[in-house]
Amino acid sequence: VDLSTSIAGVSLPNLFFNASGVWCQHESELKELLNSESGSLITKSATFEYREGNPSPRYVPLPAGSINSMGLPNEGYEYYLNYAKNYDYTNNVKPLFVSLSGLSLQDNVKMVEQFVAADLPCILEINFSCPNVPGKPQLGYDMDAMENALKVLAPIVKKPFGIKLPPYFDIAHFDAVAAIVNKIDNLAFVTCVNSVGNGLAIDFETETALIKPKDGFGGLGGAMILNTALANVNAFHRRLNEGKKVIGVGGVTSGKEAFLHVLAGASAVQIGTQLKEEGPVFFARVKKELEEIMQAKGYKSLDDFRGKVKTL
Ligand SMILES: O=C(O)c1[nH]c(=O)[nH]c(=O)c1Cl
Repeated sequence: VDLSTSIAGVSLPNLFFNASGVWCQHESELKELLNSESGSLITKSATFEYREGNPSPRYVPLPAGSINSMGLPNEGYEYYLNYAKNYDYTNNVKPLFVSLSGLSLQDNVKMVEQFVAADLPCILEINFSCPNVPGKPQLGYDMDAMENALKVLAPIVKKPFGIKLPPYFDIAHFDAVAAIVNKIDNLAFVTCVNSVGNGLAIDFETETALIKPKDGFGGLGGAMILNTALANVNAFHRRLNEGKKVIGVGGVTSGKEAFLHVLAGASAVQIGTQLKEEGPVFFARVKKELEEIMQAKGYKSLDDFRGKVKTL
């Protein structure tokens, strides 16, 4: 069976890679992803300057997933620009994605301009949905600000790029966001979903929040968000113009959920919580599991079933 796919006109040997933020802040982690069976890799969302991020504990696994309020810890965009400059695009079969998450539109413009000036083959995923920077409402929930940002950034990027979106929970929001995305010609993909923002995990015995930042409020990930993720993948798959793709992320803990993401319309699948918990060996497992599922169902490629979820 064939697990290959393409995003933004670039081919991936298989559909799996990390969700930005997981196993990708430092070069040593990125090297482990490169040496894993992932089909690609993406860097931690970069801000203009280095950021320590929020105080720990800031990530905690939960019975059905995870909660995090990392606070955008990253090495600063020049670190990832340098990594992207040194990446061996010729001999690495895996394309490189770079995530940018400026704290302002000006910062996003400055970072994008530097990447465009470097003229590299890496693909930009601009993060419109970080829920954990205190005092910064996330762009993904401000439709006018998001449209304005895209109208400023898309012409600077020129090449195909993507955006990381938060989960939406209202059909009117699916309609509104898809209409904005469809206006931007070189917006080649949307990555759905970022963590379900501002959940709260409390320890029963100690009667205390599990993470330190923001009174314990943080983004939810993992198994518990699978059905929200599938809905967002399918909602945008149904609404986006021909040629625009959806990368699915949220709740993939085995080949089965990866299969469901593709059935919902995903062209690639990112892994967050399960990668954090199991490590990069997870890519070998999830690949094998998906291959076995496809074999059992008689599918030869992802195109055989992508987006073909049936309704009653
Ligand atoms: O707190 C974070 O660093 C973070 N955490 C998330 O769950 N999603 C994001 O986009 C970011 Cl930027």
